[in-house]
Amino acid sequence: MSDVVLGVDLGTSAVKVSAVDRQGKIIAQEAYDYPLSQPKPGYSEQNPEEWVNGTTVAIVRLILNDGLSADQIKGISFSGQMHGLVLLNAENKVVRPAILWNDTRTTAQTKEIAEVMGQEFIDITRNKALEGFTLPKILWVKENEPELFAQATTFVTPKDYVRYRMTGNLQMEISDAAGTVAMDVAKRTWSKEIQEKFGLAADFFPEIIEATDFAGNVSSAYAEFSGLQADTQVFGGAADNAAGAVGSAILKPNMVMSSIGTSGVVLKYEDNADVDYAGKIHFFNHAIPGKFYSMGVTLAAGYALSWFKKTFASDMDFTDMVESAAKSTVGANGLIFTPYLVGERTPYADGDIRASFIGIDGTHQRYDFVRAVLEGIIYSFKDIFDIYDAAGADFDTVVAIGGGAKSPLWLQIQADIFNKKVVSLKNEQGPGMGAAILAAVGLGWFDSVQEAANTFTEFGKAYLPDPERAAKYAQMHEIYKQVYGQTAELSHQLLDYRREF
Ligand SMILES: Nc1ncnc2c1ncn2[C@@H]1O[C@H](COP(=O)(O)OP(=O)(O)O)[C@@H](O)[C@H]1O
Ligand SMILES: O=C(CO)[C@@H](O)[C@H](O)COP(=O)(O)O
Repeated sequence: MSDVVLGVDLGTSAVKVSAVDRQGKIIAQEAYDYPLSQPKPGYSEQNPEEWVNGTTVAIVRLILNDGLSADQIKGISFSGQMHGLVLLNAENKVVRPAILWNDTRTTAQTKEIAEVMGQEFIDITRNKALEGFTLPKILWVKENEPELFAQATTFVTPKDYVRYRMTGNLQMEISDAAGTVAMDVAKRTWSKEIQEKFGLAADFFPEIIEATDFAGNVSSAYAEFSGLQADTQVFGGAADNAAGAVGSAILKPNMVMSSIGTSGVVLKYEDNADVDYAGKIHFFNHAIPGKFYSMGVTLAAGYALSWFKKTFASDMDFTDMVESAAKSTVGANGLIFTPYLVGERTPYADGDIRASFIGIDGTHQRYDFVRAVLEGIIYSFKDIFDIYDAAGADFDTVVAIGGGAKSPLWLQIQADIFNKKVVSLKNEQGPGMGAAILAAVGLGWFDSVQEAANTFTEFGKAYLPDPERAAKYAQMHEIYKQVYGQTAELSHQLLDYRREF
């Protein structure tokens, strides 16, 4: 029986665990869905216990249903939804539900951070303090739930919590630590300035480890719970976008990743920390030791399509619904959708903006709306491309990953709107494969993340832009770009109205 590593992809909608052999072949995969709790406008929470249970169920299924034997599993690593705040007490017990990356309750705290530190904050963290990041969430709990905050002695991000439950060792891996915006990114340490300015004790921040670092063996308690062997080695893992970039072999500055998961991401590999996007897009430490990446984020990408399906097409199969968009036209017969269902991050850092359909006509059919949703999500990615273009970044290939990359029609829409070649992966599980690569490197199967990524990653079909469609989309994108400015004030008033009740 061949040796395998497990790549645990802890997403927002589900955890997916892939067993991958030394050649990079996926032997088996199991997934487990969990719910999202949105108790108030702008709130988004999950119970960390769901992540631990879901991961364990998927591992148990790999062993019981897929015939994997525990002694085959040599190493485990992770890809995790970023920025979520898991507060822990002195016994490392969870103090309150995790506050997730797409929770935007923290507008006041982001303003406070900007007022207290101004440009110094961007110089240190290389990012603006946006609602989704972890530091504003810590300050929100400190200010709004002081009795809970008093119990908290430390914190971690989602996949670091699951890894802690597997090994009993508490650490934070560097690409996720960067996403807290409490790190000095260039120096690769927690920022003392931030700790002092916001009254947070140095020992509140856990030890930082690299993505390929050994984090511990599976503990005997977790071995009993999961069926794994207690000597199985566990490695740091990475933020899902860093892991996705590794799993899709985005290893050179001429390539970008486009990911449609619950969120949407356009990510670029950066060789060093010299490049300066002035906080317009995120800039974090990579899973590749010593390297960096930049990215822009659409908060609701796959989420917007899933919301549309649940609300207006619950009678249809998901793939059939997506394919029905082929009955519409380029530009959805003149219908535009902006995907700001839970606020937006890039290019508009606005937690209170909400989505719109613009141009609804009596002749529009449901398939026009589906097409408008598919296109609107990609127009929002194009906004991120425009920031890269303005900064002079040069790239020619886009690698598409995530659940959204399952659809050939949507991949072609990406190629036409970006006006660039879009390449899919043989298996769209970029982050899960990235996690497996990090375990394989940690185990010493490969000398570097780059070598493992080149071995494990297999590109699939390439989608080329059609000049005529690209020109029409360029015209539609010009209209799309005006929607934010012309609807922001209305959106804000409507959200205020909702908050009254
Ligand atoms: N057949 C499909 N075609 C296009 N998009 C799909 C399809 N199935 C799922 N999706 C999209 O993929 C998203 C989930 O992607 P995934 O990468 O699994 O997300 P996450 O890692 O955030 O849990 C869903 O929100 C959905 O919109
Ligand atoms: O907040 C971000 C990136 O900054 C998100 O990309 C999360 O990391 C969640 O990812 P998915 O669940 O969509 O993969």
